[in-house]
Amino acid sequence: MAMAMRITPSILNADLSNLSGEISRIPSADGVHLDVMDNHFVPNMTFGLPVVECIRKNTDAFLDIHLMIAQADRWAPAFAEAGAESVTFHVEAADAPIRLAREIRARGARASMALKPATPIEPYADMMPELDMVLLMTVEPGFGGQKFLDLVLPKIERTRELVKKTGQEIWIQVDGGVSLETIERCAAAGADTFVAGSAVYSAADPDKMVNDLRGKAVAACQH
Ligand SMILES: O=C(CO)[C@@H](O)[C@H](O)COP(=O)(O)O
Repeated sequence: MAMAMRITPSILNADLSNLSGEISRIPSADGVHLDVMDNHFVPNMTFGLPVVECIRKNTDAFLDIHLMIAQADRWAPAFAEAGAESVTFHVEAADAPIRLAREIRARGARASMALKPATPIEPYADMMPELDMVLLMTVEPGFGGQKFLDLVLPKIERTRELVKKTGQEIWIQVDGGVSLETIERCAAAGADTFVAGSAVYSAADPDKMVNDLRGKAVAACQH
């Protein structure tokens, strides 16, 4: 059976003064990726829990929260309580990643762990059964519009192998520089969930771009 390929656009480079409007431009998307940044974990600042709570009230879309914040253990459970379907914390910012993943799941959300480009996956192999998704950054976190880092491709392949060993359906998400030019490489390496920010929101028709990206990923998927 063909594996599902999910496109979850990031609104980082969209019009942040019109979030509901921007989300309504991508009805074909599998979710909306919300980048929460604190100017500590990354050198940029976006929005926090109150904004996500407002978005939750205004849309039924699958909310895919990506926390790029220093105190992940302190904040991640609250985003699950706010009604997000998926909450991703950075392993580099978590004091107790296993406990945190369990706290997120206990609040009804999917638990996900993110890794920066230089962070290896192997030390976290035993954590896989605690997770619903692994997010592999394909740019340095902090800003949209950066160039895709091909050096992450072997890590995507190794993560796919680790996921296979668990026998569980754990999504592998890639984030950063995902476009019509790069998505096939990610899908061929083992990714099944794709964050695309500028590629979607700089397109003349963002929803068509979502479908075009998904089509390329489906065609390239070999796993
Ligand atoms: O988390 C991040 C950046 O830190 C991403 O979600 C970007 O917002 C994706 O934007 P593009 O690279 O697709 O423009």
